[in-house]
Amino acid sequence: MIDVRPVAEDEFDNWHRALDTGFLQDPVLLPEQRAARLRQFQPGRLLGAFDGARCVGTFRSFAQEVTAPGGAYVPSNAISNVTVSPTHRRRGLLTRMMREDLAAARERGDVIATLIAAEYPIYGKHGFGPATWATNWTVDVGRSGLDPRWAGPEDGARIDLVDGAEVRALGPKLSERVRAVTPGAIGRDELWWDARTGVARFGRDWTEPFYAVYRSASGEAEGLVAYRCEAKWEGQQPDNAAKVEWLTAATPAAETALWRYLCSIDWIAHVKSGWRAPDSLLPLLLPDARAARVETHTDWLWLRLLDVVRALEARSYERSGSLVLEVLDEDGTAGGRYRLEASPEGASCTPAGGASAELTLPVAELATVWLGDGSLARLAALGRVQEEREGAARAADALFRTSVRPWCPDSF
Ligand SMILES: CC(=O)SCCNC(=O)CCNC(=O)[C@H](O)C(C)(C)COP(=O)(O)OP(=O)(O)OC[C@H]1O[C@@H](n2cnc3c(N)ncnc32)[C@H](O)[C@@H]1OP(=O)(O)O
Repeated sequence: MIDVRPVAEDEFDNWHRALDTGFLQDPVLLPEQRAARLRQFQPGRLLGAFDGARCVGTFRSFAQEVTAPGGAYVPSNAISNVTVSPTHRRRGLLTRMMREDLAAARERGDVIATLIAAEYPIYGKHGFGPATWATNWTVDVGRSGLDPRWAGPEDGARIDLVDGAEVRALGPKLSERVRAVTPGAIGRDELWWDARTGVARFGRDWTEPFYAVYRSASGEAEGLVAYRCEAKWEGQQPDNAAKVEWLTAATPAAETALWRYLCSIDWIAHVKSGWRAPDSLLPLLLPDARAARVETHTDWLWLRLLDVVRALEARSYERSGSLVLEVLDEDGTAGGRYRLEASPEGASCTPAGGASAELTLPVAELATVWLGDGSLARLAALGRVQEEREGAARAADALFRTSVRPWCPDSF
C-alpha cells in the first residue's frame, strides 16, 4: 500500500531524491541547491507518495496570485514539482496527490489552481485547461531592416548596464507595475529575484548574465532585461546570439527600446526572445517582421477553476451580455448551472436555478477562456462544448475575449 501524505522537513532529502528521479536529474543535491529548495518548503504543501520508507511521488503547491482581466489578483493554488517514479507510474499516484491537494485548496478558499504542464495530456482529466500561450522568436538582425547605426533612445531615455544588486533594487517595483496590467501574470517573490541574481542557486552552475535597464526621460526604471551571449564565429564572421532570459517592460517605449538595444549589440547576429506573449510587440517593431521567426508557439499557464462564481466575478469584461452556463466538473465541486451578467461596469455570477443553459461545457474548457484567450466557437466545432442555443458559443466568446491576450511571463 502506497501512503500519500504531507512531507515533514526531515524527509525533504528523501522527497527531493524522488523529485530528481522523476525529472531525470542526477539525484544529488548540492548544499547551496538544498538551501534554495528548502526556502520553498511549507509545512502541509509538500506531498509525497511513500512506498515503505522510500519516496516515489512528489507534489508541491503554494499560494500564488494570478492577474485577471481588469487587474484583480485572484488567489491561486499553484502546483509544481509533480513526479511519480518510473517504478510506480500509472497506478493512480498523481491522481491521489492531485485530489488531496485540490480538496485542501477548495477548503482554503482558493479560486483557481494553476500549473505549467510538462506534457499536454497530463492535466485535462483533472479539470485543467491551457489558458495562456507563449511564443519564442529568433530575430535575424541582418534581415530586420533596423538601422544598424542606432546608438540608444533619442527621447531623453537611456539604457544602462547594471549588476545583480541593482536589478534586485529596481526589479520588484517594476514587476509589480507590470503584473497589475498583465492578465495571466503571477507575482514574483523575493526568492524569484534571489534566483535570478545568483543569491539563491537552484541550478548547479549559475553565472551572472548581462542586465540592462531602460530609464525614461524622467529617470524612472521602466524596463529590465537579462540576457546571455551564445558565442559562435564562422570563418572570422560573428554569428553570436543574444539569448534573453527575461525581459520586463512597463511601457511600449521601454519594450521597444530594449529589443532595439539587443538587436544593436556589436557581434550579435541573432536575438533569441525567450518565451513572450503571443501578441508581443517584437515582430511588428521590426521593419521586416518576418525577420522574427517563430521557433515555438505553445500552451503555457494551465488553469483549473475551483470556484466558478468568484472566478467569473473577479475579472472584467469589455462588452455587456448575459449567459447561462452549465459547467460540468466530474472530479470536483465547481460544476453547476450559472448565470453570468457582465458589463464593463462589473459582473455578477449566480446559480441559475431552473433557467435553461445556453452552453454546456466542462470546467477545463471554461478555464481556457477565463483569462480572455481561447475560443468556445472552436471548441464547439470540436464537440467539446455544446451549444444549447444556436450562436451561444460566439456570444460567449464576445463576452470573454479581451483585446490584449493574456500572458504569464514566468514559469514555476
Ligand atoms: C506541474 C508539473 O510539475 S508538470 C511535471 C509532470 N511530471 C512529469 O512529467 C515527470 C515524468 N512523469 C511522471 O512523473 C508521471 O508520469 C506523471 C506524474 C506525469 C503521472 O503520474 P502517474 O502516477 O503515472 O499518473 P496516474 O496514474 O495518476 O495517471 C492518471 C491518468 O493520467 C494519464 N497520464 C498520466 N501521465 C500522462 C502522460 N504523461 N501522458 C499521457 N497520459 C498521462 C494516465 O494514463 C491515467 O489515465 P487514465 O486515468 O485514463 O488511466
